This record gives sequence, C-alpha cells and structure tokens, in this order.
Amino acid sequence: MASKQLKEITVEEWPRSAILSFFAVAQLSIVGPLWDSQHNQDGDLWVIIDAKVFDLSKFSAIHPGGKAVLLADDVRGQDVTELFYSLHKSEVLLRPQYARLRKGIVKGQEEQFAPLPHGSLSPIPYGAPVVIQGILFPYYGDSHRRVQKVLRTLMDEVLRSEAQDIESSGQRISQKVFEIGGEYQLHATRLGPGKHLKGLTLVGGAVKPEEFDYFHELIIHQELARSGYRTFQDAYWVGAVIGLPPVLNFGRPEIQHIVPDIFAGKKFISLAISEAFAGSDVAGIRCTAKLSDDKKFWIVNGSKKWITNGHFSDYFSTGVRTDKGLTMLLIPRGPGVETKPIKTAYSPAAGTAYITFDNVKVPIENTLGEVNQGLKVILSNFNHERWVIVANAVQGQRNIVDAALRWASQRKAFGKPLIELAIVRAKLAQMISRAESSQTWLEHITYQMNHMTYAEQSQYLAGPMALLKQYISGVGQDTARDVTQIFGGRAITQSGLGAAVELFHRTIAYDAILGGSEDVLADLGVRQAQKFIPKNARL
Ligand code: HEM
Repeated sequence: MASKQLKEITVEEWPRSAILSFFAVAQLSIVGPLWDSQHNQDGDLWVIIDAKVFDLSKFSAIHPGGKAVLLADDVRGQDVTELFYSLHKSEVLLRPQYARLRKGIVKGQEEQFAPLPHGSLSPIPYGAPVVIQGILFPYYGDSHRRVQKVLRTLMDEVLRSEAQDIESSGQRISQKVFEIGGEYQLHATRLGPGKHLKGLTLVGGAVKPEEFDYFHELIIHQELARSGYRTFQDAYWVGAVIGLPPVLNFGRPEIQHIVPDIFAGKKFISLAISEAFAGSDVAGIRCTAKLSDDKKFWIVNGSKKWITNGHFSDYFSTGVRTDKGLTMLLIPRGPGVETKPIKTAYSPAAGTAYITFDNVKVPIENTLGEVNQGLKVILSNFNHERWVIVANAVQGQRNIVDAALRWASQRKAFGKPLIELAIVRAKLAQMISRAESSQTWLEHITYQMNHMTYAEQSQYLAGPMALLKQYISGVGQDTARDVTQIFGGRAITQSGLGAAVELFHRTIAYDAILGGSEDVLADLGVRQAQKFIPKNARL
C-alpha cells in the first residue's frame, strides 16, 4: 500500500459514543480536515493503519517497540499499514487500552483487515476441516453443523479471552466459565454418546441426546482446541473427561449423586493413576489400599504424580494396589489427601498435581468395578482418552497451519513474501499434508467408533488408536520444527506474532507422553496387529 502524507487526507472523526464500537463506521460524522500541521513529529504524531488514523503523540513514549521506530521517516505521518501488520498481531488494535488512540477514519477509505464476526470460519485454506468449509463429506448432518456453529461462537465470544487470561495469570479457569460449559452441557458431551446424556439439553438444543454421536463430540473437542492454548485445553474439565468415566461406567448407584455437580462445572474430578514409580507401565503402581478391620473402608497410602486438574479436584478416580492386583477407588478430597502443584512447561492453570494419600479412609462403596480388577477399568478408559488427545492434537496442528499460511503471505523477506520462497512452500506442503492426513485418519476411526459396540471397539480399535496417537505426536513435532523455521526469531518469544508457535513448540512433546507414551503405543499398535495375523499366512 502506497504511503500518503496525512496532510492530504480528510478524516472523519468518531463521535465519542462510537469509539467503543470500533467498527461502527456508519455512525461517523464528517468534520472536515482535522489538522493544519503534518502531525509528523515528536509530540504531534499521527499514522494511518488500515484506513484508521491513530494519534500516537503521547503513546510514543510508552510504545512497547520504542519511540524511535515511530519517528522514522517512513513511519511518522504516514500510512504504515503494511509495516504495522508485519510487526503486530491484528488483535493489538482491538485492545481496549488503545481505543483512545483512534482519531477517525480516512475519508473515502474502508478497512481491509477488520476481524471477521464472531462465529466465522477461517478464510484460510486448511484453516478448518474440509467438512466445516462446506466441502462434500460423508459423515455430518445438520445437527453436526449446528453444534459446530454454537461452539465456534462460544469460543469467539467467551472462551478464547478466558484462555488467554489463564495462560498469562496461571489462575484456574473462572467458575463462571466452568458453569457456562455446564449450562451448554459441554462437559457431559465430552464423555461421548451414552445414557449419561439422557434428559439433558445438549449444546443449547443443537443436538438431541439420542442423536448425539462421536462426530458431535469430535467437533466439540476440536472447536475447543481452536483457542490454541494447551493450558485451556487441559484446564477446562479435562480431568473429568478421563476421571469421570470410571464412575459412570463402574461406580455403584450410591456414588452416582456426585455426577450432576461435575457436569454442571461446580465440582471437579481427575484421574489419578500415574505415579513417580509408574507411568505408561500402570501395573507398577505402589499406592496401596488395605481393608479396615470392620471391612467398611479402604485405608489408602501412597502418592500420585502428573494428575491433570488434581490441584483443584474434589474427587480422584484412583488406581491402588490391593491384595491380588489393582483396584480403582473414588477418593473424595478430605482428611489425609494433599495436593500440590507441579510446575510444568505451560501455565499452572491446568492444576497438574502431585497427590499424597496418608491413611485416607475411603468407604467400600466407592470401589469402582471389582476388587483386584482395576486394570480392566483403567484399560477401558484408554481408547477414548487417546482419541480425545488426538482430536486436540490434530486441531493444534491445524491452528499452526492457519497461522503459518497467514504469516508466510504477509511477512516479506528478501524483498518478497515468504510464501514466494520455494523452501517455505515445501515446508507448508508437509505441514498441510500432516494435518489433513491426521484428520482423515481420525475421522475414519471416529466413524468406526460410531458403528461398533464397546466390546468391538476394544477389540478392533485399540491397535489403530495407539498407532494414530503415536503418529500424530510424531508428525506434530515435525510441524513444530517446520513452523519454527518459518517464524524465525518470533517463534521463540512468548508474546507478539509468534506466541502461538512458541507455545506449540514448547509443549508439543506432551502429546507424545500423555495417555501412553509414543514408543509404548507404537509397540502396542503392532502387537495388536500381530494378534490378527493368521498363523498360516506366508509370503
Ligand atoms: C496504533 C499504533 C500502535 C500500537 C497500539 C502498537 C502497539 C505495540 C505493541 C502492543 C507491541 C508489543 C508487541 C505485541 O504485543 O505485538 C508493539 C511492538 C512493536 N511495535 Fe508497535 N504499535 C503501534 C504502531 C507501531 C508502528 C506504526 C510501528 C512502526 C515501525 C511499530 C513498531 C513496533 C515494533 C518494531 C515493535 C517490536 C516488535 C517485536 O518485538 O517483534 N508500532 N507495538
């Protein structure tokens, strides 16, 4: 965009009331030329960004990029649209603290880079799964599209800003936002289809409980993962996504009363299996439970580590060692239960905890499933947990593809946009292919989940799910490496244009650990396949 001296331009000034409504251009009143000097010097400094005039006279002294850059010859008093967008995220101009800098809009010009209305799809190719972009797709009906629209709007209007806030503050998600999830029954839907949804109004009525399937659930996970903040993903009720199914599926009627408050986002539960002594090797856990003399209680002693949401959980679905094997217990927070936060690579808002149990008395009716049969309970959880991790991880890759395509188109290096460089296009090609192939494999498995009984899923999908998860976490790391090259130095800063890339790169290795480590899952996938190789098969 060609530079223009401000003195040649007539500005339409915003009436005060319109300042808050930044894009209410129709409300502007024309007041004629606003200045008689050029506004191009220290103390009287204006610039144009995307047809809007900003008065930086006072702001220049506190501008995070410094005053000197604003007084450069090709900046002061000029249209700096292109330069501005090569240095800032567009959301910078939407921050309320900068509203007072806006002077008006250049007469006869229109904004080009105004943000899309809430709930809009990304206009970037591959910025959304093909089905959401309206391309032919076999698996979705109207209810899926309705669910997607509700979630997208909710993310744009409420959840994204909450995600940003907790990322920087490290505080737990606000109670209000947890309860919004409860009002939409989002939490309940993230446990998949089933009888737990009966009688609930799901996603504001967008889908009936009886028609809810795994594709609806997939959309919900992926729309939530659009925030791009891993902390939010993990902090927003994920403890219950893995911790509540053992209660729903194996808990006795006496303990089911805890479920409604958890669905409502008023109480929290997490899955407490891993220990300093045992991670993917669950059989190695050492936390013990012994029966009390009157046989009415378990007495639990031991510790758990890496428990997502554990620091703010009210209940723990806990794996313990009993006389002849493992047993799962529902342990409420109470005397003898202590949690302390573990510092991880990302914000502490997810409440990742180290938990100690010191002579904790747990009523016998809190046993989940059969005594010494806890492994069955634990394993029954794994397929869904891994599928959820994959859904989030694929969306994470897609977020990065979207950001990389935008950046490569707007950022100039060696005199042309990055995307004009063949080496950059080659990296983008790989990133897109990984995201698309991962999504397609995920959808293929999701279709199977919809059409298999639970027993069939366990038998036929454990292997493919393990392979898919180890594949996704592997290619995610390739994409992290490629996008880091494309963003250069910005990819290593936690603010500004590369912040999302920095976060992705810093936390991507988590996907290779959570829900079973990459190496263990690769091995499991092949061993499962091995079971189905006919004994008489020969080359
Ligand atoms: C309305 C006008 C402007 C506002 C509100 C603004 C605001 C900001 C903010 C908040 C940052 C911190 C980084 C971020 O959060 O993205 C920043 C950095 C910066 N700004 Fe501005 N800015 C404005 C105009 C300009 C202009 C016209 C230039 C022209 C050269 C400029 C050059 C820079 C530079 C060089 C940085 C450092 C970027 C980096 O660390 O990569 N800014 N600005």
